Amino acid sequence: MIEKQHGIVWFTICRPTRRNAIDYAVMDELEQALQLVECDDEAKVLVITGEGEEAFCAGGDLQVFHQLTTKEEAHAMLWKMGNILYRLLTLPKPTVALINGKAIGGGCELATACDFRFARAGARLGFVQANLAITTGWGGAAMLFEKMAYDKALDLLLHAQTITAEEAERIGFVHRIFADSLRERCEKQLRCYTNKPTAVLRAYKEAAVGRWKTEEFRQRFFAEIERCAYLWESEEHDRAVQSFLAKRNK
Ligand SMILES: CC[C@H](C(=O)O)C(=O)SCCNC(=O)CCNC(=O)[C@H](O)C(C)(C)COP(=O)(O)OP(=O)(O)OC[C@H]1O[C@@H](n2cnc3c(N)ncnc32)[C@H](O)[C@@H]1OP(=O)(O)O
Repeated sequence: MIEKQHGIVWFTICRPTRRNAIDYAVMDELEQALQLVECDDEAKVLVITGEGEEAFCAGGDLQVFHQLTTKEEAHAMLWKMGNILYRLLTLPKPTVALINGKAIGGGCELATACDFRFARAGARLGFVQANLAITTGWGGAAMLFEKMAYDKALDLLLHAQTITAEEAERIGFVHRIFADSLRERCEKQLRCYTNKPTAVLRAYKEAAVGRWKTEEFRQRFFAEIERCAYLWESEEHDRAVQSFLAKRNK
């Protein structure tokens, strides 16, 4: 769902029964939100969040994407979402992930693509892809190594366990923690940005993202997608996803 209010464009993933997992419809709607923010001068900041209090985003929809069995099929999906997250990473307006609940797998990649991460107290976050015998597949690792200390980023990816928002704040992944009233607190926090001319916000973001528009970074970002597509075909990945779905009789 896309809303615009007081200079903020709110993009909400509205799939709470699937813990706001991302399917192709969510990808398409997110692209629409990015287009709106890029083109609308009244749009000063983009906030991405999830519906409900359980989850921000559970990553890729395993029930949908488990149908993708070959490297080529996986690559097409990973490439689509990878391009969307690259566009989010380099958006010429400030962006915020308002982590209203669990952020898992690709949900953490989505949050990493944003400039700032504000989280509900106690929310759990985890780059769990290694437990599925794959790596991040939407550019999440490339972005994490750009935005965090090398050792902290590598540990998050290799460990593949969830941590609390408070732990994530300590290592510099989360910037603010809100106990409750997340949207109100987020909007209040952003007033110091939304009260600035759009042209200034755009100019500073263009200065900030120049480093990620180089061919060198783009090669690193999209090589990750190739590696994930290769691993996707492994039997270990198939077994790990089957195991998750079986527990839910899917
Ligand atoms: C595509 C690649 C991408 C990438 O890395 O590039 C990825 O993100 S790979 C996918 C990584 N995501 C996961 O492995 C998360 C799997 N889900 C979980 O671990 C849990 O569901 C969790 C922690 C998100 C929430 O746990 P909780 O106990 O609160 O809820 P349930 O597990 O009971 O789930 C409730 C309901 O939601 C469905 N669900 C949850 N996650 C997904 C998902 N990723 N895809 C599809 N559906 C999901 C789950 O099946 C339950 O449905 P129900 O019909 O009620 O059984």
